[in-house]
Amino acid sequence: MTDETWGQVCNQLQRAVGQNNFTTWIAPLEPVGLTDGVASFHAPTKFMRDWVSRNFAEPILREMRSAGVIVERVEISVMKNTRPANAAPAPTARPAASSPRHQPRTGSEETLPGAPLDARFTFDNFVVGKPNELAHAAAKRVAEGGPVTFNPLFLYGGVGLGKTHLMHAIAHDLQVQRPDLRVLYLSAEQFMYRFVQALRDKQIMDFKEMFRSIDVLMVDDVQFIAGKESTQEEFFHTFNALVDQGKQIVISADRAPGEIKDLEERIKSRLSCGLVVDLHPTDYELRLGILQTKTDGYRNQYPDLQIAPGVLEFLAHRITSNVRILEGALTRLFAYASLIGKEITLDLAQDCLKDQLRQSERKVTVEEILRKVAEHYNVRLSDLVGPKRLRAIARPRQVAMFLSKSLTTRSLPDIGRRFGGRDHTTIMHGIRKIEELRASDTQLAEDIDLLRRLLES
Ligand SMILES: Nc1ncnc2c1ncn2[C@@H]1O[C@H](COP(=O)(O)OP(=O)(O)OP(=O)(O)O)[C@@H](O)[C@H]1O
Repeated sequence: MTDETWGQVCNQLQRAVGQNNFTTWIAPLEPVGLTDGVASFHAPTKFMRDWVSRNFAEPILREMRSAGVIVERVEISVMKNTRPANAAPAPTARPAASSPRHQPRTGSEETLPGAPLDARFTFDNFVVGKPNELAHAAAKRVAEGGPVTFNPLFLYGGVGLGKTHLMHAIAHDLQVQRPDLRVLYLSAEQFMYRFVQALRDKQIMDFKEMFRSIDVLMVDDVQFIAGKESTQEEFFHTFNALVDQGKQIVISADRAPGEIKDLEERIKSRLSCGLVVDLHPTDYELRLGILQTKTDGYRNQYPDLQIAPGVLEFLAHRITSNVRILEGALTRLFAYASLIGKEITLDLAQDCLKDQLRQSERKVTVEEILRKVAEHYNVRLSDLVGPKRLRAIARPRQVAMFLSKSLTTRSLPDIGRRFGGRDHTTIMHGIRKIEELRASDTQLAEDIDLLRRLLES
């Protein structure tokens, strides 16, 4: 069968099975030959072979015959992977079917549900420190593509701490090490968008089939689907179907599953039953490590720029909010210094980063802490500073005392005054109690982390 004939058959098939089905299932097939009435094709994966044989062999046969091909049967086998092991990762997370070698011949990539991957977000570029070592180790394990040991891997943490970076790194590694796997990365928002689009186009079965054929599904920022009932429902079914098939799922969110408001209980519980890992706020050492790595990366771009000792340490010390802001500050500093052709000194850094440095000076107040704690524990602010001794109020009050000490520069007597005129020894007792409990009570530790992040963001 000539390329031209196959082209004609494809045109007919698009009409017969629909654009979506065509792009997803038929375009990735590679015609191998026609011998003794058997038309042979290669499919990129076993799943695809089975699915296409079951659902599309008939239409293919029919359209080939209509195009004048004498054919008795369609045979589909799995093609051997020809991608070299050290091939550079493809720039987008797409099903293996759409890797460059199997570019759909028609149809646009729009119909594929994956989001693009950032080539910079690799494990090599990820700096590991105490706050993220567990998340990094778990992500590495998933990236090996071996047997699924925990499902899902749930990564959570505040803004700009590297969740997306780690998910992209997993996808990059899997593309190289396990190109046979269909790996899909997308945000929860994109999941919803695809779902709504499928509903609107009456292609919900295609949507379901596509998502159920994935080997590794990664959904970023899952908190987005909170409060969106139908999307949650669909997500839940997709999640269950994949877990039942032993497929790996990786989820990220800005907080732990149990903390996501307006997320159905059954989803929370499903999300919690794998490995839940927290990316903690960065510490000084990690920030410095990230700055050093990024500075090394800039050496090629700005070979003549000098950076004076102490500048990176100053930035690591002063810009504590999140890695994205830290990176932005460094980029700005390099660009600025190269424009004016000067060495990066402490003075230059202070001058160029005035705004960022001012922002990082933002002080958290005891009043803000009281407000957030009251909101979080659903108690009245007046009770927090009032005399009630009920545990349901006393514990949040102690948490607020603890946060006031660690996030502000107020003295104990000063904090005491803001807690309804309490004595400084009461404040000290509250802080000690929380320090003690935090080591054994993971829920309390998580509450404190979350509150700290909310207050510092
Ligand atoms: N440990 C790290 N090493 C190197 N770069 C990092 C690290 N952590 C974060 N970054 C960088 O910080 C930026 C923000 O990270 P990322 O987008 O992964 O954050 P996030 O946790 O997904 O945030 P959000 O909640 O806003 O989606 C990225 O450019 C990323 O490369």
